[in-house]
Amino acid sequence: MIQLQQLTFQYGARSIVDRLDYTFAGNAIYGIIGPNGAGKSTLLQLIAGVRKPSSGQVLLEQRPIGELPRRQLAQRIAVLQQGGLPTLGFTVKEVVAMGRFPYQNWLGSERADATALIDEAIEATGLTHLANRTLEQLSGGERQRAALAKVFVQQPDILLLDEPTTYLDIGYQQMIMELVKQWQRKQQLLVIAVMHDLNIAALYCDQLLALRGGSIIAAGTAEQVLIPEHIASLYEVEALMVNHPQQNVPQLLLRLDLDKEN
Ligand SMILES: Nc1ncnc2c1ncn2[C@@H]1O[C@H](COP(=O)(O)OP(=O)(O)OP(=O)(O)O)[C@@H](O)[C@H]1O
Repeated sequence: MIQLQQLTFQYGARSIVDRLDYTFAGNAIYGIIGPNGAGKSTLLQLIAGVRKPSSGQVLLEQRPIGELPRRQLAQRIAVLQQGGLPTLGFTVKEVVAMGRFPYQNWLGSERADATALIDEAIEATGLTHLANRTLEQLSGGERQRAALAKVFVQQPDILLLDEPTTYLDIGYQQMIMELVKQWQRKQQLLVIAVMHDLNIAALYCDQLLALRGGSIIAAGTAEQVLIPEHIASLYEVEALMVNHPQQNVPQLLLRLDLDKEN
C-alpha cells in the first residue's frame, strides 16, 4: 500500500504536485491520467523515491519512502521508464539479468540462481529468439518488452510504469498491457501507470486518478472518471462516451465541431 499525505513538489515557487492525499491499495492497476504538464511523471518519481517531496510524504506500508534503504526499495518497487531502455551494446539477456542487481552482493552474485527466472521472463515477453541480440538491433516494441522482462525479474510488489505504451503500435500496446495485467493478477502486484491513451486506461486500469495542474480533479473507476465534464476540464476537448461492447467500460470518441468544417 502506498499513501500520499499532503504530497507537494515545487520548482521554485511553482507547485508541480500540490498537496495530494490519496491511497493506492495493493493488488490493482491504477492509471494516472491528465494533460501534458499535469505532474504525472513527477508524481511517479516521488512514489519511486527518486525525487524528494518539498513537503508532505509518500508512505510505503506506513513508512516514509525516503527512510528505506535504496536496495530494499529496489526489491519492492520497479520502474519502467518512458522509452524503455537505452541502447548501450548489451544483449537482451544481459539487460534482463540486470533486473537482479538489487539481490546481488558486491561481487555481482546472489544466493539463489536466477537463470530460470530470467529465461522465464524472456519467454513470457516473447523474446526467446532475440535473447542474444543487442538492444540496438531491436524495434521499439521489442525493446519495451525487454524493459518489461527486466522489471519482471526484479520481482517487485509495486510496479510503476511511465507511459508504457507510448510509441508502440496497437498490437504492441495490447501485448504490453496484457502482459502487465497477467503478471499483476498472478503476483497480486500494485501497478501504478501513467497513461495517455484513455481508452486503453479504461480497458486495463481498475482505478483512475485524474491530475490537472498538480491536483486531483477526479478519482475512481473508469465509469466515474471518464465523463465528458472531466474530459473537458482536463483536456479542453468535447468527448462523446460510448460503451465498450465487450468489456462494459467507457470509450472515448472526439466530438467534431461540424460548423467549423464548413
Ligand atoms: N527541472 C524542471 N524545472 C522546472 N519545471 C519543471 C522541471 N521539470 C519539469 N518541470 C515542469 O513540471 C510540470 C510537470 O511535469 P511532468 O513531467 O510531471 O508532467 P506530466 O504530466 O508527466 O507531462 P507529460 O504528459 O507531458 O509527460 C511541467 O509543467 C514541467 O514543465
